[in-house]
Amino acid sequence: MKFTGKKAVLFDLDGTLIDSAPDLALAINHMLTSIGREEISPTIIRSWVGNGASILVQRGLSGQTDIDENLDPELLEKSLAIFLDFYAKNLCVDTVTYPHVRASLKILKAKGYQLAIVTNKPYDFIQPILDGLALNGLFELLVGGDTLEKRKPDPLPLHYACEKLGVTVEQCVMVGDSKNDVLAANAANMQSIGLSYGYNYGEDINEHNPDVSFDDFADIIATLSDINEYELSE
Ligand SMILES: O=C(O)COP(=O)(O)O
Ligand SMILES: [Mg+2]
Repeated sequence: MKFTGKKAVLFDLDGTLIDSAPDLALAINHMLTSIGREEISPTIIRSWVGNGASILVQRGLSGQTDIDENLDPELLEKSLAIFLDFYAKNLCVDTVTYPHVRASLKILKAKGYQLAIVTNKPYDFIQPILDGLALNGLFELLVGGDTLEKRKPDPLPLHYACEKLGVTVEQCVMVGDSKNDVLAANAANMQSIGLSYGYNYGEDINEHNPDVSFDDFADIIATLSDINEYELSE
């Protein structure tokens, strides 16, 4: 399928542009051992990424995707502070971009698309990660999980991005790895592209019916109707 009339592309960050799960797991396990708990397998922690830092920490404390509704607020506050402090100092230790991400983004930008990040990750972490992975200078707008009063799967950050970029919902497409991205796009009446290699709680992104899904980030380029020829440089 081809997307027509698009002017802007909104990208999720974790699990879409970057594989940040190793560093998030490191920070969760640092937090757990600091409060006298056992470490958790990074493979399990990987499946918990997608709802922002506080929910990730709450999942770490409950040891499962479902959070403990009766969690002691003081323990959460302390654990979240330990996590955020450690993660802020270790953002790009083992974090990498997925294949073809940097080259494809450069092509999209060169073709005149406005690019933005709409992540549930705290805002303050976004730019340092982009700098650390040579993804700086590509995005016109960064929206974090704490930029607005609601985050994905709520449509608010997507609508906000359209407004800031000066485009309509129809002129935008949301690209993400998780059901939160597809649900937010659906709620915003925006088309969506799912990527299969990310986290999504270990589930197939196709279960959530994005308009199209790909295994390779570079395939996004050819779905944009006005791009017929391109060459991937890396
Ligand atoms: O920090 C998270 O939980 C996930 O962020 P994402 O929205 O970029 O996937
Ligand atoms: Mg994601």
